Amino acid sequence: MIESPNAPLIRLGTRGSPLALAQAEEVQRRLMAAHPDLAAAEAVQIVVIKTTGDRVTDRPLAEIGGKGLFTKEIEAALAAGEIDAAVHSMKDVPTWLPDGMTLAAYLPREDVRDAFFSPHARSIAELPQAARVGSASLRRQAQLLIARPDLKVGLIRGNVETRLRKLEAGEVDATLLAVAGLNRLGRSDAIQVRLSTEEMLPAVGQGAVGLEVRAADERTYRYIRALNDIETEARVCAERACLEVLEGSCRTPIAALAEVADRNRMRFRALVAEPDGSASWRAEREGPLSDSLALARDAGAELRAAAGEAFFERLADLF
Ligand SMILES: NCc1[nH]cc(CCC(=O)O)c1CC(=O)O
Repeated sequence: MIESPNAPLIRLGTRGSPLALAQAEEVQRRLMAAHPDLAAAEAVQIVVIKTTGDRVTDRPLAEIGGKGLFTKEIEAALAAGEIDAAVHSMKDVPTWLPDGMTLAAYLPREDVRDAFFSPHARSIAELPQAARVGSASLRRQAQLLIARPDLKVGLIRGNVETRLRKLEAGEVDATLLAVAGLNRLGRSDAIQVRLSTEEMLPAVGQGAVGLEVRAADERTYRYIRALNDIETEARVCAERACLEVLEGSCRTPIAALAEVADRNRMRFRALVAEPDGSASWRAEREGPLSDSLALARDAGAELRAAAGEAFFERLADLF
């Protein structure tokens, strides 16, 4: 606990979606529990900021411009001193942070898996021939098509309730959503099937909430750092190190998952694929946790070499 006679105001910047607000409220609760001086002074506030990703709801995210759609405006508010910490779904945070910003803490990671919803099937394999699956995520689309090239995958956006309504209305035959988001929204009850990570490798950072602060703001950094979960940090940093090697954006179907086993071992898996699932490459590493960044970068380098530079150049030119 930090002893401070006059607690600083900590303004948490977040998107306004129900999931983002649930995450920010969790951060607020944890900060006040970890620092009674903040609680006593009611010094933790939530500031809602609209992002490009929230404004444009009718086009695939990959098409609107890739990197930082859900984070740019929040980071601008952080740089301008309008907020003191940004609450992010790590899945939405680009590999390169703006100058002067740093990730101060990660909350304990939620379930990393994707949930599968369909009135017609209890697994991807059971879906009828040529079923329509709504998912705007290239990572999910590619893995669906690897397993089932006959599926018709396509755009569906909107928040959890909107998507589940579209499914019920028969606009699509199935959809996928992150288990973490549903859990954080208190909607675990809606989940029918959790796909194994063998069937559907998650996105880099999926299920993790990260807190970004101005690197120069040491006081806020110390308060926020107290919330850090070191295992989550090791896992997310490894996944992001791999992504950095792959120069990944949301235009590229990339999946990666770092897991900790036996306390000090890391298992690392990564996948890159053609968006239509016609080709895919996997890499897997296992080694001491102390080498986790090197393991992850090495897996990334293997994938880069296997898929070839032409693959990455073509995807960068797609949009
Ligand atoms: N890109 C949107 C997004 N960013 C984070 C989550 C879910 C929560 C998480 O993975 O941490 C979602 C929705 C989804 O993929 O279903």
